[in-house]
Amino acid sequence: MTSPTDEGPVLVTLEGVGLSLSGNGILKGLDLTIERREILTVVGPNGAGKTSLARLVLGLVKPTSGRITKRKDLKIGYVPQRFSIDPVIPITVARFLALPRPAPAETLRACLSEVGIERLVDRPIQSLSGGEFQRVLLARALLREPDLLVLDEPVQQVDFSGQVELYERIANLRDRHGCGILLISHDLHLVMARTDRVICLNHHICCSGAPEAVSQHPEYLSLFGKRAASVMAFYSHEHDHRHGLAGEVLPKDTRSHQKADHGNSEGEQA
Ligand SMILES: Nc1ncnc2c1ncn2[C@@H]1O[C@H](COP(=O)(O)OP(=O)(O)OP(=O)(O)O)[C@@H](O)[C@H]1O
Repeated sequence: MTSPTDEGPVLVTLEGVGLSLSGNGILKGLDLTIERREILTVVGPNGAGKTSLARLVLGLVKPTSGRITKRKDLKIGYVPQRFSIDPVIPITVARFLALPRPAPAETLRACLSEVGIERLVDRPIQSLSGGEFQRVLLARALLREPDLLVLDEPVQQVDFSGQVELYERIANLRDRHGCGILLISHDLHLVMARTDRVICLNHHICCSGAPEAVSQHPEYLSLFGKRAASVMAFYSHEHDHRHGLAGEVLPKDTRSHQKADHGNSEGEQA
């Protein structure tokens, strides 16, 4: 498995990573790489270990077995699944984004504008809709100028058209900043059309590969049902290019028709 170097595309490598919490096995034998300029989506049912995987990558928990290697000085921006704000203490968007340390005004404006919420800068956080607050969290993650963005179920509380827009925004961020994106989701259809690579997780990697291939994989179908495959077919779109190792745009090839890799399921139950 490729390890991160300062020049190469690999940002994070997991080798044989396992995680137990309070004596319960949560994740087992994970081998994967996260690269810059790619959107890697982790899908899986509730309780599959998706957030635990994000927390491992962030370094918030240590693996019980195996090894995680990160590129030197890797900066990670994180949008958590839940974020509670004290409803009693009023705080504006600008003030919220200045915690724990203020960013230069120019950077703050650029990040707000990038996620389309410049107009909300002086609004109290508590007055924002769920979708607006998600964007504030995304701006907050961007303030760090991250090499890797970790987004844990970023479309919760966002309506259908807002979801389409958010995934488009995420793809644009990848294109503009060249960062890698680790996207956690248990909802499939919109994500599948916007991602480069999918990992289907249920405590171990059931299957992985290009979205079209994963959506036809027997383990994916047994987890999500045949309906998911037909939804995928409806939303999938043709890319007119692909990215090379340095992130450059290359002519389209046949990668999207690759067969999905089989995960290291070692015969354990999904
Ligand atoms: N600190 C902990 N101690 C013990 N078990 C835990 C702990 N944190 C999480 N778990 C368990 O680990 C399993 C995986 O949780 P995780 O939040 O990673 O799943 P998930 O795939 O993100 O789920 P969801 O889609 O519901 O958000 C769950 O069964 C959860 O109860």
